[in-house]
Amino acid sequence: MSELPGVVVTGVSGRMGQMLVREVLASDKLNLVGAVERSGNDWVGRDLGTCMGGTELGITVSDDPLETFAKAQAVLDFTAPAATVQFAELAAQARAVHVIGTTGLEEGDLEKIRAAARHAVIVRAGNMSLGVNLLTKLTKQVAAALDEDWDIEIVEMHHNRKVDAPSGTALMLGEAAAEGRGVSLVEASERGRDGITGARERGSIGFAALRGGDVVGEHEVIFATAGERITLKHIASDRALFARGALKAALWGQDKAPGEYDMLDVLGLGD
Ligand SMILES: NC(=O)C1=CN([C@@H]2O[C@H](COP(=O)(O)OP(=O)(O)OC[C@H]3O[C@@H](n4cnc5c(N)ncnc54)[C@H](O)[C@@H]3O)[C@@H](O)[C@H]2O)C=CC1
Ligand SMILES: O=C(O)C1=N[C@H](C(=O)O)C[C@H](O)C1
Repeated sequence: MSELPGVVVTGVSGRMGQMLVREVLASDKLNLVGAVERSGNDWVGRDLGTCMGGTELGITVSDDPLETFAKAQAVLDFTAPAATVQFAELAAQARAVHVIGTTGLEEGDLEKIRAAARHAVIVRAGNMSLGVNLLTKLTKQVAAALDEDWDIEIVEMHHNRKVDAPSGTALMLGEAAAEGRGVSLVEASERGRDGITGARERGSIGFAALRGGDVVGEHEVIFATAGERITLKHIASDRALFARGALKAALWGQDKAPGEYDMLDVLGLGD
């Protein structure tokens, strides 16, 4: 039996699910022990390796998260809000580190995740890449240095299958800008303009979401004033970087006290 922490991947047939499986299989620090998909998905009941077009792995895709999490020290979860809320409670029961990449979570979902984090380690981030997490720090710094004569706009572009907007990353960048400026994002946020909108509201933080093709993820924070403009930009061209961040979080969380953490904690970039 392996001494390495055992990992379960949820949503294994998804874009991120498959990427996570590949990265865990390639890792010499983590051991894949289970795979979960939603009931009714074609992969349930079949061998994971065969489903992914390779050789048998001896892991049957399950639609029973409770039973599957019982053998795990970490759960890697990039699925959908309703699933993630349920998994938070089950991973906490199993005392497994729950790494949450799922975006589109609403305040009610976040409250339930915070409750689960009283009993187990949860690492949650709308983006697991080093580059984006560094960009949040830069965004906060620039926003703190500039006054409201500088308009802040956040533009993101993703593939045409993405279901939530603005992206989790755009919201992280918005939070960073709002913190830097010392305002509340909920109050300052301006989402989507259409028709006769009137002039831009001073001090607002605007969001625009573009969708098309197979774009992995692009984010731009624009600071614009009369006569000049500063742009901070991140381009992700490979989903593997998100998966590698998630594996790092799963390992980092193994010896931590229960609580909710983010990738700034994992990467040692926190304040
Ligand atoms: N934090 C980060 O770094 C990143 C976050 N994401 C987020 O991850 C999520 C998934 O993205 P994709 O993989 O592109 O989507 P996807 O649609 O390709 O995959 C989602 C998978 O979750 C499964 N699923 C849904 N409900 C389930 C349930 N109750 N039980 C088990 N499985 C369930 C679906 O069947 C599907 O296979 C999105 O919220 C996305 O925004 C994506 C990339 C990076
Ligand atoms: O859905 C995606 O694909 C991505 N989602 C995350 C987000 O909402 O920001 C992270 C990344 O941009 C890819």
